[in-house]
Amino acid sequence: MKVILASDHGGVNIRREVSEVLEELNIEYEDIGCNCEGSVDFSDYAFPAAERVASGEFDKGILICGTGIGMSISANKVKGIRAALVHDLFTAKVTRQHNDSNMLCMGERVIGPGLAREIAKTWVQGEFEAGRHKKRINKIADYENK
Ligand SMILES: O=C(CO)[C@H](O)[C@H](O)[C@H](O)COP(=O)(O)O
Repeated sequence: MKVILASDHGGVNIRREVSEVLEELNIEYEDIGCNCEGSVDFSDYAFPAAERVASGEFDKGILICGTGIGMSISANKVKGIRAALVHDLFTAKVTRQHNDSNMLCMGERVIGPGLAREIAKTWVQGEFEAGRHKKRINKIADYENK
């Protein structure tokens, strides 16, 4: 599995925590920044990361900003992306099982590093259950392809 990881200036610390989790799990990843001292715009990181997941270059992506909302709104504009904004462990598990989410978004101003690490671990190891959920995912793809 290959994961792409990005944040704006509001998500740098949790991005570092997540990179440690990926290393502990021996998951290959690329961190595309930001390498920011000042303020950057989340969309400048969300769009390229989402496009590289949508193209198949990466299997999954993890995006962090202050709330996770800007990243998730942006990533979900890219065709083929199912980005989930997650701040609890139940959602982290179910969004992989039911939604086959291919990007995880979190907010560093919302949750602490310990929970963020657990969410990343749960989400990245989660499996899609397919079955009844598959036709729901297909309806999203059909809508995108209209
Ligand atoms: O998009 C966001 C809000 O939904 C992110 O949290 C950004 O990180 C945030 O807007 C950045 O805010 P700042 O005041 O410019 O640091």
